[in-house]
Amino acid sequence: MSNPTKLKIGLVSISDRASTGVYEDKGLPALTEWFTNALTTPWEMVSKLIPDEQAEIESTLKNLVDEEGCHLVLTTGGTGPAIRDVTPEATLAVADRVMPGFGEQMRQISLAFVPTAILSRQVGVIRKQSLILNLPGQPKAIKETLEGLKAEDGKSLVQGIFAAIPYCIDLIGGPYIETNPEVVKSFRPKSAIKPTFAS
Ligand SMILES: Nc1ncnc2c1ncn2[C@@H]1O[C@H](COP(=O)(O)OP(=O)(O)OP(=O)(O)O)[C@@H](O)[C@H]1O
Ligand SMILES: Nc1nc2c(c(=O)[nH]1)N[C@H]1C(S)=C(S)[C@@H](COP(=O)(O)O)O[C@H]1N2
Repeated sequence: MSNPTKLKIGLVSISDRASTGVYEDKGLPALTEWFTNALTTPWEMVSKLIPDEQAEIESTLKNLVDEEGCHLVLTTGGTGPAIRDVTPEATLAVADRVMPGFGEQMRQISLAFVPTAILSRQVGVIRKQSLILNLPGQPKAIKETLEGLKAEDGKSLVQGIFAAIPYCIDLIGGPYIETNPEVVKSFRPKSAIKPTFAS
């Protein structure tokens, strides 16, 4: 089911103020740093910094999936209840299928960090052969959500969502993704682990 194409990830920072230079964007650097540390599979990225405008978010997501061929797209920002927060609406508007478990688990994970976790309306969807996930705008939320929470000895206390992403990408026909287990341990059923990669 998986294919040998190089993994391509779309990173989208959605912020009125960062996109107009009021403050420096910390979303794209935080996402890039996290993936650089977490992935052992070769990958490339396409990144975009855009304002909280629903039409622009939708066209950016469509471009990343339909033209750029990204296998995975992560957005950061615009998931809350404020009037300008429209990332979930834009993501649902371009979705072929909704993956409710991602939104549910991300909020659950975030509760281990902040009581305001429930204010994020973040969603996960599939468009064509790509998984699109919303992360909150606080730059620290990127690592928290993807990686989860570890004890001082490195033991996982709360499993981050990234554990489930490689297998999801397998199932929608994308490349086989491997991770650095010290950052995040991916999970696949035994039957889905490629023999050359199995330990
Ligand atoms: N791209 C970013 N770079 C740095 N900090 C950010 C970024 N996006 C959000 N933040 C921080 O996280 C907070 C919550 O993010 P949220 O997406 O709700 O932004 P906001 O308050 O709607 O404002 P804006 O869209 O102008 O960033 C922001 O107030 C800001 O402190
Ligand atoms: N992991 C994590 N989740 C989080 C947060 C955070 O700091 N860490 N911030 C919360 C807050 S304060 C808000 S308002 C919502 C929505 O944030 P957004 O509008 O920046 O996307 O995400 C929530 N989820």
